[in-house]
Amino acid sequence: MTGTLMEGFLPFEHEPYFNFGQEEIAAKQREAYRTVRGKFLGKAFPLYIGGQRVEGGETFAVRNPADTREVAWHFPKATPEQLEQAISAAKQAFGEWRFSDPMQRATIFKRAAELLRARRMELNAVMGLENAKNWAEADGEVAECVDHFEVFAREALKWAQGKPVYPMPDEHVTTVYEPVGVVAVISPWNFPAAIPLGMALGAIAAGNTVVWKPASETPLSSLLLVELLFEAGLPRNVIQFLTGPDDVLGDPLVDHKDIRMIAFTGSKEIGCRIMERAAKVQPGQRWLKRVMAEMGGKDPTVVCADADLDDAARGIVQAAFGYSGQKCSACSRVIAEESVYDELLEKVATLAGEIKVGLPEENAALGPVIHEGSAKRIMEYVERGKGTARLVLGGERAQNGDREGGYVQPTIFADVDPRDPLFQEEIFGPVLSFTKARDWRHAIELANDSEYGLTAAFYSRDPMKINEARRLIHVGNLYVNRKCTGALSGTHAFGGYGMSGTNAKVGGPDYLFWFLQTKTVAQKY
Ligand SMILES: NC(=O)c1ccc[n+]([C@@H]2O[C@H](COP(=O)([O-])OP(=O)(O)OC[C@H]3O[C@@H](n4cnc5c(N)ncnc54)[C@H](O)[C@@H]3O)[C@@H](O)[C@H]2O)c1
Ligand SMILES: N[C@@H](CCC=O)C(=O)O
Repeated sequence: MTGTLMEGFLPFEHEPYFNFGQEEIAAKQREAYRTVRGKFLGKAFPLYIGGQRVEGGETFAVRNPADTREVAWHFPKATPEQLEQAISAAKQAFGEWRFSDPMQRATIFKRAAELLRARRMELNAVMGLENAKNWAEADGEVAECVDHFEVFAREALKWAQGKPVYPMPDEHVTTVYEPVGVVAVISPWNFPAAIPLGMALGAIAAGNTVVWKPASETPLSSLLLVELLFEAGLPRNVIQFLTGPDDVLGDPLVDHKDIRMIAFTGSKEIGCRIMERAAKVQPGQRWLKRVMAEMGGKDPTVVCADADLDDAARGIVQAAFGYSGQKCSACSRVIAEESVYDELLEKVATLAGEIKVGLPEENAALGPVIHEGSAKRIMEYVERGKGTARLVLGGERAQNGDREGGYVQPTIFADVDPRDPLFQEEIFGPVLSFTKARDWRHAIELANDSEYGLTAAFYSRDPMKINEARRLIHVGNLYVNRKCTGALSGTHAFGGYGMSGTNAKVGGPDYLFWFLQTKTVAQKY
């Protein structure tokens, strides 16, 4: 039956982006900022546990990274008792939600997509104030959330059908997929809507229940999606939403005996910590915990001598400096063949030199990094790099009037040695390194000289070189003749190799399998 009903869905299409170049669209985005400021600024938001809004108690302030003197809103500091209540509520809700009709799940997601389409500009503005994405970056992420709803609606139905097995003459055998239990969803601040939503939808589309722990820098972008799901008809006890300090919601959440699976996206350091802790079976725990850990990147762009250099330069600049380079997919290493190295470097430096620093709320090309701590860490790499490589652009903090924020100039280093931390370590800021390769094969070798393996771009017009790149470049997402950021849900299944994580591939055809276990039933006639 589900197959027939799925055929009733309209064909899938990615959500189109807003064209902010049109004045009436830009005016609506400005208006949405005014509305969000009026409606939310200074407000205190709740937790959700067992279907109830939970207010009161100690709170923490979320600050606007574009001017950290401004407090955007407040969120509760969940207590150990509330963590216990949330896990217990999720466990209880699992008893019912696990048997919910996949068509019901799909219908809720379709309805949520509709609701979000009407509120995209509002969510863009919330994100701009929380994590300093400019209009286009925020809009790309919110459009991805709409895509996630549409994709997971279809995936819920697809996996509910089970899979055929080779037949036996005297037995009826089925292979079906069942949910696993309570899933902890732990997410980073840089994609505060699309990343936790992807993990949470994976969990609930499969029939699991969720404890959703957003990053403390960006809780409202997450909360609004949880409330949108409730409005779309999701039973309110299926997601528990908790905010607060890592010492309450980090190790204790991961270690808890009733957590069946941890879906994590964030740094290598925390991902590895979760893997290790989750491996220990706690007293009373009746399963081995499953861990999905999607972590960092040190993503290369390889440019061959025969490539379209203007196109490559545009792709590099967008991927390296979009959202101040704070994407796991950001291009942080350019590896170019000797014969085009200088020309490409000049083109990239010219384009990057035109990037203006300003307010994300006013749609500036480059805003601040997430906070002062991050800016200081980035500047440590930059200062060290001045002694080990050739500084071509930037290299200093940037100013944005009298605003207080982690503003850093777009920075380019040339002639970076492959052993340099600039080449090997994830900086997570607007810092790009250039390294010269003898030839294109050497360039591929250098691209692979990394513990990470998330995304890569390869620019060439030669089909033979492209074939070799497809075969040899060791990453989860390889982009040929285009930039290495901007995966689309349902099409570019996203997740890396090596220390970039468990390669779960969100938005891909096998993603739901992560949240399921397989049951074989063999019945004698
Ligand atoms: N591979 C991907 O898909 C992907 C996507 C986005 C970001 N990232 C990576 O995320 C990182 C940036 O995000 P971040 O700074 O928020 O990462 P982070 O690892 O510091 O934090 C991620 C989340 O983990 C929580 N956390 C902290 N300590 C914990 C503990 N002991 N146990 C459980 N959870 C804990 C944080 O509160 C936060 O919610 C970068 O490395 C980036 O590459 C990866
Ligand atoms: N999915 C995003 C990256 C998310 C990580 O930060 C992209 O494809 O650019």
